[in-house]
Amino acid sequence: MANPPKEIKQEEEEKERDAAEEEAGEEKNFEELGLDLRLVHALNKKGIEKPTPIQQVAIPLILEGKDVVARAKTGSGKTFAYILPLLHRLFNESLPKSKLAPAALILVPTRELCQQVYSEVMSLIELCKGQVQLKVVQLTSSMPASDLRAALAGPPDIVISTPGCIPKCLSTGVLQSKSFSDSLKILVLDEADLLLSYGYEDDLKALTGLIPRGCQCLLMSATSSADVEKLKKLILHNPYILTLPEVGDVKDEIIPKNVQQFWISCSERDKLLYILALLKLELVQKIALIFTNTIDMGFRLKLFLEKFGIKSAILNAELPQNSRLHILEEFNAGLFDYLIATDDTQTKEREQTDEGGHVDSKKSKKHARAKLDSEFGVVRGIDFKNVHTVINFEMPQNVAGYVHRIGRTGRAYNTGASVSLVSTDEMEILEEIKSFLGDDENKDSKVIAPFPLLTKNVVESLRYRAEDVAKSVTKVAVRESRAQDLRNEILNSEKLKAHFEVNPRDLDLLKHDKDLSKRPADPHLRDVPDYLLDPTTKEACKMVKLARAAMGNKNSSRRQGARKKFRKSDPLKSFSAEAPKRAHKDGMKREGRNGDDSHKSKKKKSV
Ligand SMILES: Nc1ncnc2c1ncn2[C@@H]1O[C@H](COP(=O)(O)OP(=O)(O)OP(=O)(O)O)[C@@H](O)[C@H]1O
Repeated sequence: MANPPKEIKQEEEEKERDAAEEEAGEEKNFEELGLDLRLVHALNKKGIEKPTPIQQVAIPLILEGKDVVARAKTGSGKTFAYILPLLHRLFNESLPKSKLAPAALILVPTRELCQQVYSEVMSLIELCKGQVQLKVVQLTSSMPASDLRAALAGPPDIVISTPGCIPKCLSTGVLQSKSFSDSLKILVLDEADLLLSYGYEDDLKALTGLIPRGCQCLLMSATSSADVEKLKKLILHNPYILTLPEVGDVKDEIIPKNVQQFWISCSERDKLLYILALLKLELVQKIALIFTNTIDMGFRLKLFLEKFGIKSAILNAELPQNSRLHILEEFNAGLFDYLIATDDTQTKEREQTDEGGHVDSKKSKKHARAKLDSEFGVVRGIDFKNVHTVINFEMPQNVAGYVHRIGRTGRAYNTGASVSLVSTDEMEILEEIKSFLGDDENKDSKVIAPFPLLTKNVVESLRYRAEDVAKSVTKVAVRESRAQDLRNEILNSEKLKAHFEVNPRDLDLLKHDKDLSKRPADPHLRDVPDYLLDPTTKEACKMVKLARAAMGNKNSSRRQGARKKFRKSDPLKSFSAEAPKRAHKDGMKREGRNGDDSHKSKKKKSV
């Protein structure tokens, strides 16, 4: 909608609420917040009993039909804060159904988020055990018109989509602008701080004309930014602004308190050496998500680590969508310990520049976009399960990137840690992040502290091996592995699509952390001789192991179960074109998430 008139703006300011104030009041459970009992029971079955602070404040307001802007830190439960009241409304109100528009439209910046939100909505509906019938579909821009038409037939009650897909549906007539005014009752912009940076401004502007006056608009965001303000003005009417203090003034709490942040100063060249020390000596807790800024660097790191017997999987915008979703499922199920992710839209551009020399013509931009999926987003908003450590192998390009990366750990009420490897060139961004988070030279306790568990001696003792191996991971090797991986994943992707169409709940998964190098890891590199470790490091290893054992015994057995199950059958090996019976058409719903990995802690440390 257009900018609100002045008096509404004033009213808007009066309505600005601090969720902390609400939080200070009486804490209610979901039932007391006024939620439909079917949803309360569904949540209980998921083991969720107490609303998070943002849910405490947002749910009652959304149930009242108010427009809401909710800003709360990463992992604070913003998704349920809008899904629950949205479902409550759809369960209880008889909403007029138009043939060519849904009752609720949820817009998210990436395909990965589409899938995630779809899964959350479906799992709640399924847990209501046939007491409600709602059709939910997810759409992405790459779907052919025939699939879009099939998905939107009915029409669905809830559409979850990236904004780019809506104009396509309108232009092909599978959605109709006129019908929006009769049907659309709720519009959600999730991860609103990212929607504009993913280039959806025009799509969103086109949508504003379709939003009926009575439509409830909700905007969820982890950070506050000029983009969020822009969207707020564009879409919302007279909203309530809910801001958790962490996103407001108290900057050192933007990252959840339960995440310890560390950094290590090292040269660009020594980064491989340092990460080897961290992972091989198990000085950081598994499961770890490792970020690089370019896809090539991701492969270089994977190839380097695998020479030392450390397995990892790769996730980036180049991979086909089915593979990406599948890798995320596997990682969340605890099937491997390390995921190397290349994130950021800016990165894509930079990588294109690196590869193509320069990106100045429209043509080259177009070409590059076709290669990398512009709707890919791994960092932003994805609810990684049980990621204990986030490692910035390369620093993100800006503060928001850092906040979103680190936000992949310490989700809900879990603990987590982050370690950033910072080269001289990256000191500037580290300083920016530190100052944004309120770190002060004069303060004793730092928000981002130097990593305490790695001694110079130990690093030096690994240097010879690391440098030797690093030399063997040549540009050609990286390029070949990247191409090979892409070829494999394209093949896998088709098979996965077929497999999950008929086995939507299957967790017998294809393995994504296989070695890429043709030569197996050298046995002598698998073991770290004891004499290389100094007493401080030995003590640190012991501490980390103890902490892991204390954290994760119950999770580890579930995870072992998942791994065992996987070993039994890989769908691509046992794949059959014959479908036993068809299941969900409109999405892949799978189960099984989980945990930590203490079962490996007894294993001999090997390099
Ligand atoms: N009331 C609750 N109690 C316990 N866990 C919860 C509760 N609400 C949500 N969660 C869990 O917390 C995790 C994080 O929630 P969610 O993904 O909604 O966070 P978010 O605020 O959207 O984060 P981001 O900004 O990174 O997207 C999820 O695994 C979710 O299932």
